[in-house]
Amino acid sequence: MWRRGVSLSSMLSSSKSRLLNQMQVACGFNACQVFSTHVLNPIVAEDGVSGARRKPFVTFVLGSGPGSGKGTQCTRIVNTFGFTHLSVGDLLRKEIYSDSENGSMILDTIKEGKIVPSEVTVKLIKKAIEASENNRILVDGFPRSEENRIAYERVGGVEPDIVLFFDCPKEEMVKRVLNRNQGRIDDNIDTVKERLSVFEELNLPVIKYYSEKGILHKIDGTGTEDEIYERVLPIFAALR
Ligand SMILES: Nc1ncnc2c1ncn2[C@@H]1O[C@H](COP(=O)(O)OP(=O)(O)O)[C@@H](O)[C@H]1O
Ligand SMILES: Nc1ccn([C@@H]2O[C@H](COP(=O)(O)OP(=O)(O)O)[C@@H](O)[C@H]2O)c(=O)n1
Ligand SMILES: [Mg+2]
Repeated sequence: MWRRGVSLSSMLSSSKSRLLNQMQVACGFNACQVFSTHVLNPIVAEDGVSGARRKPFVTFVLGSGPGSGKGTQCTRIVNTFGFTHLSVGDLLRKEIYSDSENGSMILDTIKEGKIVPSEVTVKLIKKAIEASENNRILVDGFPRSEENRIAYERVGGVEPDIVLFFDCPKEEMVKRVLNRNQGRIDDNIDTVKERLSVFEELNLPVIKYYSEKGILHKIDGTGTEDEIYERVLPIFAALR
């Protein structure tokens, strides 16, 4: 079990501490908090021994439905900013073809356009994040419901630093999915309709939650892939 621990000031020489204090006065923000959360704070084990790994910068990637362009834009973010892309749909699809006891249940759930039980999904995500040595991670397609979100919180999953939300009109999403051509069992008009209604019922409260938390970045998901990526870039520019 990992948790955050060591304070920034204890890690810095006194001259650096003085500099940070001066910045705090000059900039009107708590420089220690900003830097310690995103850059410097290491993850520390329960026994107090510093782990090799810092808390990764985690971005959750959501959309207004299937075909909103999540996966496409994730590939670009990976190429520019060196993130690891964890597509939760891909993690679930891999489970279907492994020897997992949940394989047939996952297949049926995806075929119906419903949401796989959170305990299954959350375990896969947590394992994938822990296995990744990258400090920048995109979790694409999660949480799809409040139940997803709360289950992840309960197992101590690494919370997102920011959440992207690609907003696209229904007709455009349907057109894209039906042209996707990746042989997916859920890319047919009946499943897409079900997925859109699942989105409205279950996904919207999650969007609202992150919006109220002040970490949601809503992005216009219409236009060409290039045009959309131009809207994404400034969000990550500070990470370069
Ligand atoms: N801006 C865009 N304009 C037209 N087609 C797009 C655009 N972005 C993605 N696509 C295509 O639409 C389909 C769905 O995109 P994808 O990234 O898989 O969406 P999601 O992961 O949200 O379901 C893919 O075939 C992709 O190539
Ligand atoms: N958090 C998640 C993500 C995906 N899924 C399932 O996996 C399917 C495919 O998800 P995906 O993210 O690959 O789909 P797209 O939105 O990319 O088209 C969903 O329709 C759900 O059935 C889930 O149950 N829970
Ligand atoms: Mg996708």
